[in-house]
This record gives sequence, C-alpha cells and structure tokens, in this order.
Amino acid sequence: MTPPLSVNHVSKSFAGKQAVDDVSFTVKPGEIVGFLGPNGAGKTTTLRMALGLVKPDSGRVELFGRPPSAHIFGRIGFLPEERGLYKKQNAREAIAHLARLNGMGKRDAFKRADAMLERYGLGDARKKKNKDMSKGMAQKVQLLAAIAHDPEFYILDEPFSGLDPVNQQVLESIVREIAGQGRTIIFSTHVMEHAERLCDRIILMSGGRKVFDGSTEAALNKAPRRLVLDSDNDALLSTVTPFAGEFIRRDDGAVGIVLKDTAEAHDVLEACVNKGVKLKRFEPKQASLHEAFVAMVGQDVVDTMGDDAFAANTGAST
Ligand SMILES: Nc1ncnc2c1ncn2[C@@H]1O[C@H](COP(=O)(O)OP(=O)(O)OP(=O)(O)O)[C@@H](O)[C@H]1O
Repeated sequence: MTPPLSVNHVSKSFAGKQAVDDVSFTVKPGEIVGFLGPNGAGKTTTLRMALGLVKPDSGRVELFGRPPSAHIFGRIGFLPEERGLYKKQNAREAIAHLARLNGMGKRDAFKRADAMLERYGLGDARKKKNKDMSKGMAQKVQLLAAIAHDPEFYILDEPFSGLDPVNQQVLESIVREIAGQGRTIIFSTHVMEHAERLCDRIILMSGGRKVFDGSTEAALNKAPRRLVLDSDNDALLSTVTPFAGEFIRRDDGAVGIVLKDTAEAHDVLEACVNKGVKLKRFEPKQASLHEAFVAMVGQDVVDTMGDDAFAANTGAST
C-alpha cells in the first residue's frame, strides 16, 4: 500500500538559518504519529514541506506516492498552526466552505457541516459568526472544517495548542474517533501527554533534526528507569548501590535510585532478599515521555520551552 507520506532527506533554511536538516520518515497507512519537539524544532516547516506549501532546499516529499500538488488535497485534512476563519462566516458556512474547496458539492457540504456540528456538540452554534466564537469553539470549527470532506490522511499542526483542558479532551476524542476509522494521522505538538495517550509512534525533532523515530514504547524505554525503596534495615543502601547509576535520599526517608543500564528492578529485589533487607516499599516508577524527551535532547532544551502543559508533566521525582 502506498504510504500517505514519505519525506526523504529534506532540508530547509531561512535566511541562512537551518530550520530543517536532512529529515526523513515515512508515515504508513493507519498510523497515528506524534510529531514532537520544542518550539523552533522544525515541525511546522517539515509539515508545510510535506504539503508542498514550502519548497525544500533539498530532498523529496511524496504524498500518496506523488509530489505534493493540489490534485491530492482532497485526500488530506490539514489543520494549519496559524488559526483563522473568515470573521463573517458562521460555523456551518466555514465548514462547508472548506469542504467545498476540498471537492464536495454544495448540498453535501452543508449537510455534512450540520451533521458534524451536531455530532460534536456545536449544534447551537451553527449560525454563530466566527468573530463571536470563543477561541476553543473557533478551533474546533476549524478542525471540523479541515476534516469535513472525510480525508484519508490528517496533518494536524499543534491541534491542542491554546485550548483549555476540556476542549483538549474533546479534540483528543475527535482524533481517537478518526483513528478508530482506520485513518492515518500525523499531528505536531510540544505537549507530551497528548502524544503519550494517542500515538503508536513518535517522531522527535530538535534543532531541525530528527532525533528519535520509533514506537511510543521504545521512546519510553529511553527514559531513566527509577525505583523507590524503603527499609528500616541499614544494609539497604549498600545492597542497592551496585545497581544505582544515581541515588537520591528522599524527604520521606525512602531512597530513590535510577537503575544502571545493565540492571533490572528484579536484580535489586533479589539482592535485597539475599542480604535479608526487609523492604517496606519497592516501587518501580512509571516512565513518562517527558523524561524520555529530557534523556534524548537534554534538560537545557526542555528548559527553553517554557510551556506550562509540558512542564506540568515532569513525573521525574524519585
Ligand atoms: N517563513 C519563515 N521565515 C523565517 N524563518 C522561519 C520561517 N518559518 C520558520 N522559520 C524558522 O525556522 C525554525 C523552525 O521553525 P518551525 O516553525 O518549523 O518550528 P516548530 O517546531 O514548528 O516550532 P513551533 O512549535 O514554535 O511552531 C525556527 O527558527 C523559525 O523561526
């Protein structure tokens, strides 16, 4: 089956500054790919090159096996990063307008707009002018407009940005529903939580380069593996030290360790049993994509992001 998107060694610079540097990946049919990275990592530029909206300096892009061009756009639903609806259109006109640009007939486009607005709880807002909508409502309408023509492949640039948590959930459920229909999706985000919940696969960008491409599980494996242990027995520390790359005495009296690459949690448990250390607590910590991200690109890159939603998901305390 022809992949919806194939990006081959694309590079792009603006005024001498490298925005995208030799990036390659293929999105296979039915995948949900999270395109992650901090601000300025090159995500938007790559997605715009994927659609033929920005011409690569070098490299090649194929949409459904062919160079991007208008003839293919009916098969694609694109939510651009820059939001914008015609102020004077109302919600149903905005959706129908884009659906028609994507090849639907007028009657079908309006019927579809009404059905979608009803389906996603915006039925009362059918006639609401875009200029009078809340930001969240306008963003949902724009997403519905991008997908109304029932495309096969969705390219969503930062679909969750600027939305409150309730609307983020609504948007997540729309993405899940689309995915449930076997459609292919790539969405960019710098908020790990969405990707962790929704994606089979993660592509991580940093400084214009692709730094990771693999399953969400493989990405999580890049995170440090942490354990929290507690015991009244003084022998605990010397028992766990051979397995610990990093060691933290916690305020609650327990110890947190980051396992060495060569060690497994069960090695620690076995050693404690063999040395007669009675454990009051033995708690492997769930790794987060955020920690994996820090491990791959460095805390300094993460520190430059300054995004509340991202920062909230540290999960890194041992
Ligand atoms: N049209 C342009 N003209 C000049 N520089 C640009 C242009 N588009 C992008 N850049 C620069 O290219 C780099 C990559 O930007 P890009 O928008 O692709 O990153 P991003 O990962 O999508 O980040 P963000 O989440 O902030 O949108 C940045 O340094 C940006 O300032």
